[in-house]
Amino acid sequence: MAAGRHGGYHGNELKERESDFDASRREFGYSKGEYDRASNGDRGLEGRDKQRGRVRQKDIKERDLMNGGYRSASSRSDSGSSGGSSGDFRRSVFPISAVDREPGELSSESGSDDGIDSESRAKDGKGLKLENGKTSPMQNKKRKFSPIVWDRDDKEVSNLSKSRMSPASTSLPPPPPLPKSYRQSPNSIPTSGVQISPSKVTNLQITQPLLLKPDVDSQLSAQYESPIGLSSSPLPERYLSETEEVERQEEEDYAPTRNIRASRWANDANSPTDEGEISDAPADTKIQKRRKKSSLYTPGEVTVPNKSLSPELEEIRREGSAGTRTRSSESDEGGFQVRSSSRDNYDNDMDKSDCMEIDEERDNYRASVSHSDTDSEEEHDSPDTPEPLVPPQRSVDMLQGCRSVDEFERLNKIDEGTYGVVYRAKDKKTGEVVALKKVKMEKEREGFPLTSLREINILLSFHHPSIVDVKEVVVGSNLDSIFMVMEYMEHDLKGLMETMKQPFSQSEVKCLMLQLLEGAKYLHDNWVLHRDLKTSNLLLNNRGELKICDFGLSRQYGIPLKPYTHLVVTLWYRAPELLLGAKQYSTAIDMWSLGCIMAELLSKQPLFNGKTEFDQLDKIFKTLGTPNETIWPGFSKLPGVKVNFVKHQYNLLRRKFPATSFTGSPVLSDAGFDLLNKLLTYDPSKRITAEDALNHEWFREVPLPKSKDFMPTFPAQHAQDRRMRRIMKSPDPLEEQRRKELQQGELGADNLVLLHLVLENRILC
Ligand SMILES: Nc1ncnc2c1ncn2[C@@H]1O[C@H](COP(=O)(O)OP(=O)(O)OP(=O)(O)O)[C@@H](O)[C@H]1O
Repeated sequence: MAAGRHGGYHGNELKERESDFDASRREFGYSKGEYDRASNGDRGLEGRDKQRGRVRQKDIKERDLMNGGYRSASSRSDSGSSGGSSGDFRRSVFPISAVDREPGELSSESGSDDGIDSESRAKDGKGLKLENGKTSPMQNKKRKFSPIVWDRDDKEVSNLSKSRMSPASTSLPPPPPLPKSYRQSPNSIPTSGVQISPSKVTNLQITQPLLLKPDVDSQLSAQYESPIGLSSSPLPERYLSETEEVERQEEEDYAPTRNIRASRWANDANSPTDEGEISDAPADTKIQKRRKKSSLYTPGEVTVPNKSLSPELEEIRREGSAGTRTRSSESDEGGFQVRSSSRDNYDNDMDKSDCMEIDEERDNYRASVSHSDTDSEEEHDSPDTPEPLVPPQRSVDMLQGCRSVDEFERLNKIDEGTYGVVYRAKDKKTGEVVALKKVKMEKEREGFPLTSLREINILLSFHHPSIVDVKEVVVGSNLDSIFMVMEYMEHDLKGLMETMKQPFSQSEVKCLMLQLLEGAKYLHDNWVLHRDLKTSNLLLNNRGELKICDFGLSRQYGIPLKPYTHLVVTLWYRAPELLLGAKQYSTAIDMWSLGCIMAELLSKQPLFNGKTEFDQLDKIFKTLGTPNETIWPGFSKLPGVKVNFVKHQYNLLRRKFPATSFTGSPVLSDAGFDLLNKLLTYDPSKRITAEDALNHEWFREVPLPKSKDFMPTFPAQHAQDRRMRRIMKSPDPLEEQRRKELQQGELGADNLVLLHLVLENRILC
């Protein structure tokens, strides 16, 4: 255990600091100058956007250089995992275009600063002034969002705006048109292994709200050991309209991402299907050549239809079904055929045995397929969907485009989670060790689980060093089981910390937090909430790389915020607004989880380990003080604030993380504590964003963040079932309820169609 960790590297830590610092700065791109330039609130919006673009471009170059350089000396684990940081990172950073300009910013300045912030600033005299004497934009900005429903019916947008936005925000200028550069530049899309050529972009692009960064800056809140609540400020925008739509279910809770959008299955009736047009398309790959005849685009004809950029399920269903209809009437060229005899083939497949011998879901699957037949009938009801969905069995056959799980040798079971069983396996062809996550279907009477579809969709789309890489999707030989093939990671942080005798050092925590924040920023920049960030969902390999996994609860969000289920995020990491029943929430819920994770990494103990929701709130209030309307405007209107909570007047967090300690408590510098406080700020609109957290001074002070190369290595625990080691698994009495609620929004076998849209893009690109 922890052999590498305690194997003498600490002695060199001071010496390493300087080089670590350089490396970290280069790796993560936290040059102070860049930060100042990027965050200079004085600059005009356009200038700032350009500047941010330059900064990011510079980051990309620097990161590429770094990733190509210092990591090469790293020892490789037995995983054989591809890592792929260097090449991948380029795709993870998006060029900034004019779409970054946010109309919301124009009116958001009207929000008054919370008086408690002033108090906090006066008290601490830090964290707000930048070194160059300029004032951090955090001082002035409220959390704000881009209204991204640009292309939705104007009427609808304005109605929504009226009902959901504060008076200040109703006076927002209309959102800008989608810039031409964006429309025509698929390079601006952070692609994964899914390389979307311009020619592959169909008009499902309309469902893609990506790249419109939710420029959600936040302010400090006074949560130090001081009386809580000193002044008032206007109600945050996001909570004003909560009462109207909180009863809505999450049935529209589907997260379309670019791989659906880019799927040529997802065209509408207006799409060019004419072969002549198609023949203009560049056929740069074999597959493209094969499919040229049935492609549905014309190069350069990428347009922005008059539809919403919000991830609306109905649109996806319509698009998906329409696209599928079109495809089904086409020729069957290529390896991804739609066969009319699909049912026969499916039955034949069912007779084969899966070499993994882990699939016992045939009956359920049959049930889901038959169910799906009826489900598809529902599509007739949609006025916008005159034709029925493609029969689900056709979709099933499309899975034949996937490799079989037989091509992997199972090594051992790693873990079994709520939504899947994870195996360690070896690719028989390449010898690469991978993780196979088998989608759990046994409880699914409604067809392919939406949670898994979301996860597959997001993970296939996203490519970032801090997001676990899904290489492909493979199927059981009966086509009734689906596996995600992921890069194998030796540890998850929860299991790892349980085996460690001492917590991570501050410089190690900084290294981990930087990676985590990079991942969170990437997600939030792409309008995705993870909604289940916790230490067991953070994977670590023996190259010091941290990666976020488990996107089963993640979803894409848009503006205006819609009511979502509050039953997300494992209890211990759940933000107070969720615990108090808020149904409109945003990226701040992930940031709270990150605060809990940061504290846990420092102390090796969960920060708030409640047993019930009430207990969880109680634990939070005891440590941070009971919130009130003054420090958290809107607090008293949250559905859960009916109970009279005990009023804890003081924030005692500093006692848990003192600056110096003789009792073994984890020490934390003032800057570190400031960051922790900002992550654990009650008012979500003031909670720090991932971007601002990345630029926090804690990461620039000694001890500097450890370079990934110098992170400790730990013996791989792949021989054991991690589940067995999880004695302290976070309890969540509402887990079952949460799953049920999420399943209510599931679309049954229709999801198979969506899955295939996802897979098709992956396979073909
Ligand atoms: N790529 C991977 N490499 C190694 N181990 C992994 C990988 N992905 C997941 N795991 C392990 O499997 C566990 C469960 O995976 P995951 O969280 O994705 O499943 P889940 O069913 O969604 O779990 P949960 O019940 O926590 O929601 C993780 O905590 C981790 O230990």
